[in-house]
Amino acid sequence: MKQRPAIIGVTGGSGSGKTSVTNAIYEHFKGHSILVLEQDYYYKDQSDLPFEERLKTNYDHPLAFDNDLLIEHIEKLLKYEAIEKPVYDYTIHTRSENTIHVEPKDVIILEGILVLEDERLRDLMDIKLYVDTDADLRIIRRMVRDIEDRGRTIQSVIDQYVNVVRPMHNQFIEPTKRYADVIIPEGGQNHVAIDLVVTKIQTILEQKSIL
Ligand SMILES: Nc1ncnc2c1ncn2[C@@H]1O[C@H](COP(=O)(O)OP(=O)(O)O)[C@@H](O)[C@H]1O
Ligand SMILES: O=c1ccn([C@@H]2O[C@H](COP(=O)(O)O)[C@@H](O)[C@H]2O)c(=O)[nH]1
Repeated sequence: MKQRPAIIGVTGGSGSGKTSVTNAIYEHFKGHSILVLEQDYYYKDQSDLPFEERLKTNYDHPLAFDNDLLIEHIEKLLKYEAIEKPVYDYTIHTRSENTIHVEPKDVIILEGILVLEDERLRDLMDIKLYVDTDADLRIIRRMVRDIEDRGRTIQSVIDQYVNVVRPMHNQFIEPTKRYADVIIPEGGQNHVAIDLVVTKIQTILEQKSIL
């Protein structure tokens, strides 16, 4: 009998390559029933705050996320019910008014900086991955990405990294490595690690009579 969907957790610091690893796994199973849930889309709604106030929010702290809503949505997907996924706009630091209708699938990839920090989320996962990339590469990647895609200046990326991202990474993200089943150095270009993970996911899906 087909069991509940499988949940793959993918975490790591900002700029570590979580999205690249997620995309590589997604590409492998593309013909199958698979979806991606980004924890970033579940940042708390801040539309009631003025833009200047939103700039002061600590986006690397566990309390920045609406994990209650995220868990509510995962529980629906586990029952094969559809959800309305929120959409987050990094340029204005809040949710947009739109949502994305997401149909349930057999495999859910849950990706985000703090998905292993919440025990409730960990307990839902069939496999937990930590993408481990050195801090110098992460800041370089983040610098390029935040300027090109998220409307930031060099100085704002540096200030946010030094004052918030780095200390929060050390306090909250790095310690979750201990919960990972697999640690992937360097992220999406690590084809050996991706192949091993894909093989393991296939086994889990066969055990669940999904594949
Ligand atoms: N192995 C790599 N080599 C070079 N650039 C990379 C590599 N992996 C990711 N990137 C780039 O770094 C940036 C951050 O990667 P991403 O996968 O989005 O990380 P995360 O989701 O962990 O923040 C992206 O612009 C991506 O294209
Ligand atoms: O409004 C926001 C929301 C988030 N951030 C930063 O984003 C990263 C997480 O995204 P990754 O794709 O994992 O890099 C987090 O470190 C926050 O600092 C933001 O700047 N503004």
